[in-house]
Amino acid sequence: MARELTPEQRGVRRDAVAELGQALRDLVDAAVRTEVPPDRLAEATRAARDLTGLLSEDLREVHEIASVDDPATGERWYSPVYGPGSPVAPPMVVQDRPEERRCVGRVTVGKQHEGPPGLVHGGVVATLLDHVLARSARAAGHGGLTASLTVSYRRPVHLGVPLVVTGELVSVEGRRATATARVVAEDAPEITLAEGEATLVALRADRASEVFARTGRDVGAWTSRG
Ligand SMILES: CCCCCCCC(=O)SCCNC(=O)CCNC(=O)[C@H](O)C(C)(C)COP(=O)(O)OP(=O)(O)OC[C@H]1O[C@@H](n2cnc3c(N)ncnc32)[C@H](O)[C@@H]1OP(=O)(O)O
Repeated sequence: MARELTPEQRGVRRDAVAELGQALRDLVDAAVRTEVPPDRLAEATRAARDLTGLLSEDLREVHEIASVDDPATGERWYSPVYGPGSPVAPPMVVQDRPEERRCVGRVTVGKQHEGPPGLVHGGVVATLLDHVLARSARAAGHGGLTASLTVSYRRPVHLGVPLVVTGELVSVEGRRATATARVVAEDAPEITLAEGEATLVALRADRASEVFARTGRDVGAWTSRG
């Protein structure tokens, strides 16, 4: 069932996926902020159902990897954290710096991810940290799944504020890597808003084949390459 695209086809499709993703994120933002009257909400509901029908003309199975993805490198176009095509991704833009064993994410979180009024939901903060923790290890060649995650919330994280989320690989022992991460506001980088630490464990190759069998693809990014 794998839908393989040529690099050219993939490029064209990625552009279209990113455009739809942005349009849908604008829609989600409007949906959680609208105060239009109920008849206008009903009209929007009908339009949303029509759109769902259009997109459902050809759907992947739940375990099927998107044709725009690259499972070998773990690049996910519908990642809920950074995926350009995901309506629920903030989305965070992440730069890998493998030579520093770090990655740096930039994101401004909107109303759809609100916890306490005006503040980013704590679970979303944990998600952003989890992503850069796993990614700093993966970018340095130690891909693995999060086995444990600890988060400390030091200060409220406000919606609508540009944030910098940095992950750093600290140590590697066999299949186990340890990473740390922090969230700061771009304009006050000396104040830690939240920090996290994770243990990432690379799947054994046999276990990875089992875990990802239903994707029907070779998924290398979550196993140790060492
Ligand atoms: C990269 C960008 C994308 C980012 C994605 C974000 C990351 C994610 O969301 S990952 C998804 C969430 N995580 C998961 O689904 C993981 C689920 N858990 C598992 O599959 C397994 O428990 C797994 C793989 C972590 C460990 O299983 P397994 O390989 O059998 O472990 P095991 O052989 O017992 O232990 C291997 C090593 O890891 C250590 N370890 C295992 N579990 C833990 C744990 N919870 N905490 C600390 N260390 C642990 C062991 O102590 C052992 O260390 P050592 O080799 O030094 O003795």
